Amino acid sequence: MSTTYEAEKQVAIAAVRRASALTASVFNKLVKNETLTKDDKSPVTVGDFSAQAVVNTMLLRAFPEDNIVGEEDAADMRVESGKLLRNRIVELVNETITAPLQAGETEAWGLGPDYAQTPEQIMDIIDRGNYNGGSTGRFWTLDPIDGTKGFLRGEQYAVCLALIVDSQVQLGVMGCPNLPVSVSNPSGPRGCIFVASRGQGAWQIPLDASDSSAPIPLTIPTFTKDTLNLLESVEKAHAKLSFNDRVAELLGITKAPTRMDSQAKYCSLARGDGGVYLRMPVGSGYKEKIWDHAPGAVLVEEAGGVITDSRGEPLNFGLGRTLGENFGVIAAGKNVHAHVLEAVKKAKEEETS
Ligand SMILES: Nc1ncnc2c1ncn2[C@@H]1O[C@H](COP(=O)(O)OS(=O)(=O)O)[C@@H](OP(=O)(O)O)[C@H]1O
Ligand SMILES: [Mg+2]
Ligand SMILES: [Mg+2]
Ligand SMILES: [Mg+2]
Repeated sequence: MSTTYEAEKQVAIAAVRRASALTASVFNKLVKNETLTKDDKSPVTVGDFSAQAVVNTMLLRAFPEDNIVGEEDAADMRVESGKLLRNRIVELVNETITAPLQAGETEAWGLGPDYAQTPEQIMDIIDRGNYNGGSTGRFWTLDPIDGTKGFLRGEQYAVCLALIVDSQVQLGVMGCPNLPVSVSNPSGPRGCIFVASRGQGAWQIPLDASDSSAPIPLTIPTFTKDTLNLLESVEKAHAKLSFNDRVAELLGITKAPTRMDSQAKYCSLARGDGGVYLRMPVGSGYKEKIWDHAPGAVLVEEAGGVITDSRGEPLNFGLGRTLGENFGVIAAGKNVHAHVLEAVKKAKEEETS
């Protein structure tokens, strides 16, 4: 019997909302005013750990049997020198989970004034993200702040959560606090959530739970050579941008690429703001992590697109915490994907000839 994972979707959206609010508060309190001292560790660390604690708390209250593959662990908080870091995190996590219930939330998710946690509980809940994944069974994968560099610059980052069942991504939810609500008004209001569940479509909803705007269904539009452009990483160490330039040339693309941190690239692709997300390995042996792609993959597929590695093979979310040997990622609308795959193969041949 197929399931729509409706209950999971509601918890995931609420968790991403709370964690996104927390990251915004970290940015305003600790990054913008540079109030963090050296001993506190970086504001990113505070934000990452705290957001993972909030999401894990809610998931495990709602689904106590579930496992979580989370990016972070609490080791740095447990050592004596991590005391300041720990205090900051405990304060932020408790501030976030004890905030009054919002539309759609329930105390059963460990939220509200009575649910403050001890430092031990918070460290333990962060460490519940230590699951190793695998090809069978159901588990969540969480990137509490994806695009940490973008987060620090005040640019794009995303709180990313996905549910994987027997190697298939069934549900993906991404919170993008700095992404404009409307593609046609880039300097307008910011803050969106992207949601996709398999067989149920891809949607954009407001980040603010009190905003009652209707969900917007997402479909990747058709592109011509003149309207197509690439979405790519900002960080040169994360993707081989010179290879992207050659692929763009082979495809006859004239528009400049859009460089953007985080899985906001998948979100932009799903709503037609950029035609191809191309991420080729730099050759360092780095293995891509499942939490950096799982929610984006289901979002793109549900928006009518295709996602594969550079050989045209599906990404395998059942290998553990990584996607295994790195053959890169190509995500695009169906027609465009076939052309990109061809151009990528040609560019690879040129490299080896
Ligand atoms: N060498 C290398 N190659 C590929 N990917 C790497 C590499 N090193 C790190 N990472 C992962 O990249 C994640 C951020 O990817 P982005 O697309 O946001 O990169 S960029 O910031 O736009 O440059 C980033 O996610 P976060 O740590 O959550 O920010 C990392 O998981
Ligand atoms: Mg990441
Ligand atoms: Mg991260
Ligand atoms: Mg990281």
